[in-house]
Amino acid sequence: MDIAALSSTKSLRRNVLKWMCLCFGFVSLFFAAFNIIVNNFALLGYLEIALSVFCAYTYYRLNTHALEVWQSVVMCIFVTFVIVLGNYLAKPINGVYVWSFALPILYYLLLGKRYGIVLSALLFVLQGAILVTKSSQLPLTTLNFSLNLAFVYISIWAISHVFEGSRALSSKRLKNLALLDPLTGAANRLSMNHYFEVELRDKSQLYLFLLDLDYFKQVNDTYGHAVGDKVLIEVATLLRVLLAKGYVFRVGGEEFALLHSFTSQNDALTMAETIRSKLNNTALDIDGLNIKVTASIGVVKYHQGDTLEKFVIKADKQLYKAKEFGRNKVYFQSSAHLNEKPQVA
Ligand SMILES: Nc1nc2c(ncn2[C@@H]2O[C@H](COP(=O)(O)OP(=O)(O)OP(=O)(O)O)[C@@H](O)[C@H]2O)c(=O)[nH]1
Repeated sequence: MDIAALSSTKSLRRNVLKWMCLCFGFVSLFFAAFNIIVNNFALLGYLEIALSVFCAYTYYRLNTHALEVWQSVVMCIFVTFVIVLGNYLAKPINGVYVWSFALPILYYLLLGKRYGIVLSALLFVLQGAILVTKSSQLPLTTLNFSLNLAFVYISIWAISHVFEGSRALSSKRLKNLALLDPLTGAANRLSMNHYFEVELRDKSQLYLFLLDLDYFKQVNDTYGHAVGDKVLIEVATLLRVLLAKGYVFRVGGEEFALLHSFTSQNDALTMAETIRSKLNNTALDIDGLNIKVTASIGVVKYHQGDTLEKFVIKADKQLYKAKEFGRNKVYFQSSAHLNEKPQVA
């Protein structure tokens, strides 16, 4: 499964921006001609031509490149500026302010809730202030008309806010469902693939610890599966705390993969040993029971050209040796680190 498929926000924003470029590109070209030739608003007309060019450029780029945040930001600011300026220059009877009703939807869809609320409020104040200064001109003389304008805008704003809030939340839930292990909350294999292949740019100092709990079957057999589950949750939490800046993935029933960059081999082995001894010396308090578990850890350093599969296979070999030679050990390449004193291989 491709993790990019889970990023519904990105593809939504990309599509919205593309359609926006098409619509605003043509509409602003039409109004540019109208404003320059008929209305004599040259400045506004030239700005609309610039907006059209920007729309064409953005549309072209979106067909060949990924969406970049600045494109959405510039588009929102540009369109807002043109509409506010149009409202300022034209008489209310021309109805330029009507375009304002479309903007909260665009702000929320393109920039999300946080910027949506700020920009919508700003636009409301700006357009409101401009219309108030023109209140002597029809049809804004009636209170009814102004109230209707304000409430339609606020309604569209509120609906956009609620819609974007729940859309973003369900998108996040869907992503978590696909990327996190439901029992321990640790990231899963799919996350590990994505992190290794896409997110991790510099792998030159990367180490993989493959950690497997020892005799975990006995924990299940002695205390029951439910307690075994809680032990796994506690272990995952402990690993996340110990490896604060690294990543913890649950890659099997009682098997975890940890990815972390270290400046030296010694640092990596010291961390692996710390994890092993911490588990060895910690009695997990599960429902009033003090349960002790140990772990065997296979450690490998990334080498140029290693695929994730190869990287894991190499770590698995070390883990196998740690198990074979007694468990509760850290193995790095060909040498064993017998308990407290890790040594460089
Ligand atoms: N409670 C619980 N147990 C699990 C889960 N996933 C796997 N297990 C158990 O983990 C145990 C793994 O057993 P084995 O593969 O024999 O390994 P082990 O007993 O840890 O022995 P070694 O790995 O050889 O030290 C099995 O009893 C599985 O049922 C889980 O999600 N929850």
